[in-house]
Amino acid sequence: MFGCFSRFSVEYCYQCMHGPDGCMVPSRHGEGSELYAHSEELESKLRGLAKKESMEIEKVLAQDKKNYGSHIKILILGGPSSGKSTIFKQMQIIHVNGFKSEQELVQYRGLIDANIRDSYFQLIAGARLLDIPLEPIDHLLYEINDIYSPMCDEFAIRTVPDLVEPLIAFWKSEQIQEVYKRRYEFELMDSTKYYLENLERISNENYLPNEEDIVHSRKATVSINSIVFEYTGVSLLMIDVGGQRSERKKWLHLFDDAKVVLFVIDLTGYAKKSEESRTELSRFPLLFRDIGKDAFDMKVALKIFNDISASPALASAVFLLFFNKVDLFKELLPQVRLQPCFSKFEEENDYDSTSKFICEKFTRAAKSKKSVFPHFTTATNTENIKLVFRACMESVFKANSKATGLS
Ligand SMILES: Nc1nc2c(ncn2[C@@H]2O[C@H](COP(=O)(O)OP(=O)(O)OP(=O)(O)O)[C@@H](O)[C@H]2O)c(=O)[nH]1
Ligand SMILES: [Mg+2]
Repeated sequence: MFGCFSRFSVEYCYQCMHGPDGCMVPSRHGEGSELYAHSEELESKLRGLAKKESMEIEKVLAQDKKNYGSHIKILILGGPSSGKSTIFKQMQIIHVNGFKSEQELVQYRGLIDANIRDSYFQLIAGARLLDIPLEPIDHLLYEINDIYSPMCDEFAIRTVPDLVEPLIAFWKSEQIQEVYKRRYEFELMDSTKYYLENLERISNENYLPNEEDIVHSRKATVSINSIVFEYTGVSLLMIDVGGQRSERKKWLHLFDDAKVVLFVIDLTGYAKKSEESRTELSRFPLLFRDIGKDAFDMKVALKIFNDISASPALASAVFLLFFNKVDLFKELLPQVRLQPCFSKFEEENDYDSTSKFICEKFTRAAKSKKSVFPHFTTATNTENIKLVFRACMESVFKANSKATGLS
């Protein structure tokens, strides 16, 4: 195990930005030496890697240009797990062919099975963290673990019918419901409830996911995905990238010619404090003095938005702000106040006041002169995204009429 991971419990290395499996920084002995462990040879290897990565991105872009000719380029940006890929999938459903091929559906089935298993283990980890005893449901844990244990191959996990009864009993137990109520105090997949309430259908031998199942699935993006589609006779190129810090390094390469930035914000980020946020904010000790207290995911999103809106390469781009996960945000508001995240917020903790406050924070963070259009969305809801996207494109065409040639 590399020193930086064990000592600082981080998910990726401070230096090479890879996770424990791909970390290239050899651990040395001695206090703090892990952070300074790069040898010259390693430095040059890393430089080579960065160059290779950048060349690969250029290649993807050149291919896109060749394939698609002229188009309006829309970049989907935002913090990790904010819902970027979910919106991208909705565009595939609404404007392209959706998800039809059996091979694709089988792949999504595998992902959904893995999501279900991860949710189960995250709930158990949450119970431990919150000190909620699980002894009364020990028999269910044994039963479920006994079924899951032989499926050690990551690609062969299946929500077999034998799992359904104990998993439903586990989910409905008083203890797990208590854990779930406090889900923002630990890491839990957003689609936990959706999948655990659809176990019977998912466990069917012939199960293939429908579109709703697919938009609820979760896999962090570590590549650059693009689609092209026609919208009212105009060709749009939409690009989805990863929001994790290691992925954000790739964003800059994509800014050129971007006419629209669709920036996605996870509204529930006001209650979440991830390890990534702590690491990110600790880079700005003057702005965020008490990192542990300040490390809300929404603050990181604000910082990222602030940075990209100041980018000269995006000076003439239209910014669409998607305040996403409205459904989860509404569930959360009666439980968690906005004030710990934003100390200046002193109004009622209801949807209207909180959403207005958050919206103002972001629109003010955008550098002046920018065209910024805020929208509130539930990305898992196809109808909602269809409507919002239509409104967005009207704003884009108006704001950018010269560039689109529609004036
Ligand atoms: N309930 C609910 N879930 C959502 C919503 N938007 C996204 N999700 C879920 O949130 C999870 C993360 O969404 P993604 O689209 O993968 O997030 P992302 O921004 O692409 O994440 P990275 O690729 O890691 O940057 C998925 O399980 C989605 O189904 C929403 O509006 N409501
Ligand atoms: Mg993604």
